[in-house]
Amino acid sequence: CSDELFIRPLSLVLSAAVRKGITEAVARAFKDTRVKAVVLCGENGKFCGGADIREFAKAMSGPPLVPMIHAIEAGEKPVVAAIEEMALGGGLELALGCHYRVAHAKARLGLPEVTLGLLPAAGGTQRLPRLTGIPAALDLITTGRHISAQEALKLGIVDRVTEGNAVEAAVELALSVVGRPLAPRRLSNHATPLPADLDGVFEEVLVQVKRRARGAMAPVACAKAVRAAAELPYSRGLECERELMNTLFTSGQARALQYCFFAQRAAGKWSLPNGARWDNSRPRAVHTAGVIGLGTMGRGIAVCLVKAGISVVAVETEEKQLDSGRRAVRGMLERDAKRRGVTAPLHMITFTLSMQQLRDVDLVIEAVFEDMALKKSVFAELSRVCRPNALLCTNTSGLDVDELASVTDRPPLVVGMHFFAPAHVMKLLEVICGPRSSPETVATAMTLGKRLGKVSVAVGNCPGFVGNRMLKLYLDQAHFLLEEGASPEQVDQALEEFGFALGIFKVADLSGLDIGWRVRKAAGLIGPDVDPKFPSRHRQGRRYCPLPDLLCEQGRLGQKSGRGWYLYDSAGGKEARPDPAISSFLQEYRLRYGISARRITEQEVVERCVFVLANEGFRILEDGMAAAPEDIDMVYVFGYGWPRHRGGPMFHAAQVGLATVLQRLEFYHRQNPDIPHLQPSTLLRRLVGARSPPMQQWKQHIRSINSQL
Ligand SMILES: CC(C)(COP(=O)(O)OP(=O)(O)OC[C@H]1O[C@@H](n2cnc3c(N)ncnc32)[C@H](O)[C@@H]1OP(=O)(O)O)[C@@H](O)C(=O)NCCC(=O)NCCSC(=O)C[C@@H](O)CCCCCCCCCCCCC(=O)O
Ligand SMILES: NC(=O)c1ccc[n+]([C@@H]2O[C@H](COP(=O)([O-])OP(=O)(O)OC[C@H]3O[C@@H](n4cnc5c(N)ncnc54)[C@H](O)[C@@H]3O)[C@@H](O)[C@H]2O)c1
Repeated sequence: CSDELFIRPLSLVLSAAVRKGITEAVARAFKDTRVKAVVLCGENGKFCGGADIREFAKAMSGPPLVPMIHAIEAGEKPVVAAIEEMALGGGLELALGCHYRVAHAKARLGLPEVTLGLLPAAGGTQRLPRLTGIPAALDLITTGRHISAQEALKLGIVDRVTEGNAVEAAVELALSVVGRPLAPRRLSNHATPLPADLDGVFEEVLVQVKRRARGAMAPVACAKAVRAAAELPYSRGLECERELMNTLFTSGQARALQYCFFAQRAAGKWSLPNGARWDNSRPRAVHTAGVIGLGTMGRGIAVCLVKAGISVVAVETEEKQLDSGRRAVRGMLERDAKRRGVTAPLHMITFTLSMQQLRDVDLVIEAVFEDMALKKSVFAELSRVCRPNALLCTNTSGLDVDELASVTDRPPLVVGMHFFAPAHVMKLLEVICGPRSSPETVATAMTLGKRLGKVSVAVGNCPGFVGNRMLKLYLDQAHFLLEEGASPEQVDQALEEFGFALGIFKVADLSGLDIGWRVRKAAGLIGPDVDPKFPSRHRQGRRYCPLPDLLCEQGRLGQKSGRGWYLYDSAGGKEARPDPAISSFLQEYRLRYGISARRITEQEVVERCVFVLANEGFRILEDGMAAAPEDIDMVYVFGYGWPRHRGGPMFHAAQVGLATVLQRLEFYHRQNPDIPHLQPSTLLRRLVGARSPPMQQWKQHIRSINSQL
């Protein structure tokens, strides 16, 4: 029309074609004397998800973003961004280059570049602080968190929020500001408002970011760039932003984090050997669910379900457990509601001692003790009680899902839904596809996981599935290192330096050492034929470390008993302190078994623990228990505290170089021939023989792919 011009980017992201389109159309609009103002909006009701991440791996083409945004800001006609659904990353930077911003009430805004190992390098680190001040800009840029339109309005990031049509509201605003001076609207002209204690603010942020993402470069670079906005004129701040971005852009961390972005999405695209896939299998609607067992896991699972709007019937065996479960679940829901300023949906959950109340639910998640006989009796009872088409799911950590299915009247409707503790917090859900689980059942479990805010990964049915199967070997290495001369704190420190949120011994204390103890008993590794005074260091034909069993026998069960690998102030204490008693205990142990302690380097700790994970990952791929290395990596990133900026154990192995991994495993295996898991897997050898092809081609090197999903 004669007064305004609509410029519609072509897609969700600022690809080369979109940048070209915007650059040319803006130039035309600025030239055209009939046009008085410009509104920028997105296609299909989505403003913009930022730069096209896929382009980062290629040679840059098309007009660059920074000059494009400068041209908009410098223009002599008002440009208004109409933000529908999202303005993220380069999308928000584009909006910040506009003179005004209108957002729909449901829109989300943010600068998530830090989560991709980058910083907002299209002027975002320089314009945002000039608009919001330093503390708010630091918060948004170093965390990458998305904010609501309402919060953006409070922070001054948008000028108007509308419940109606954002494009119409933007047109209205654009027409109303024609002729007004634009200089005050150009953020690059603004002086950055400074807090009284600038140094203190930055020191505090650096402490926070280093604690949050140990060893990650991007949050520190983000803070430095914002500091430049505080101390330098805009143009020099922009140079600093560019220099910092150059360092990040080609870093291994950025590659790892961008890999995680796509791997997370790829994990949702599951397929089964029978041809059923994520895009051809329809999930069932789930309105009501049962949870059996309100212990550590059942409580968190019930909370997730209720928070996702699903009515829950929670079943326990005895009044005492029911009561304690009820209090815990209500407490969690109330705290969450308080945080979000809403009413706790307590009416959505019923607590009962009777399985009969499960007769009308759409799906049940069982979370009773890890005991096959008990679980089988529960599943047999569920078959009798539940509607014939209700799905029966188990939260087992590693038991045979198909054996459980076999006691039911509906094996195709049985599937594993393996949550991680605490279940209402941890993002991972392993969906265990039994050989008889139907496509509809798998689709329902995967979709339900997504609805609960989880990253659902489909895996095969083998002992420990993917995550715990690998964890067992990782833990074994850590125990062997203690025998050979390391201390728990030395191992933990090396793993934390590598980037793990917590070292393995701290994790073991947190989870409770008795969990593994029970599993080892059930596996026949501990029993009456084991000498309690001088337990053997070889069992079932391989090296075995009895140290954790000896600890459990002393009542050292971890945080819950106030003592484990570390010492705590009291039972339930959280602060782990090195315990001199553990040091003497390890010395006595080595003396008794004639082991001479040797000096163990940080490199050895990390290589043995981390390469053994990848080695088992290769075996899992060969066994068909995971569809792709990306799936294994997502299990470790979202379920086991693996540092995201290292991509996952499989990605890390590829980054280090498969030939190096092979050579180091061979070296450690030569030193420890009684640890079969240090022996390089066939697939790893074959890949090295094929000159280490990229990860996408690994599957082609498996002799016969026999998917167990
Ligand atoms: C946008 C979302 C919120 C949508 O979520 P939703 O759940 O609806 O959908 P999906 O997540 O499933 O996504 C659908 C589909 O789209 C793909 N996708 C989404 N976003 C992107 C994207 N930004 N790029 C590419 N592809 C994207 C997604 O993969 C799905 O497809 P698939 O096939 O996988 O199923 C949500 O998707 C989301 O959160 N997206 C990411 C948002 C984000 O992080 N944005 C920031 C991007 S980075 C950025 O914007 C950088 C800017 O600051 C610009 C910087 C300037 C660059 C200058 C570079 C100069 C460097 C030079 C250095 C040279 C050094 C040297 O050579 O020496
Ligand atoms: N704790 C973890 O970190 C973790 C993580 C993932 C998976 N899991 C798995 O989740 C399951 C539960 O583990 P948990 O740690 O929550 O155990 P838990 O011991 O904390 O709780 C189990 C609960 O089940 C109840 N229960 C036992 N028999 C029952 C029955 N017949 N009917 C109703 N309730 C019954 C018990 O009273 C108890 O409250 C196990 O299979 C475990 O392997 C545990």
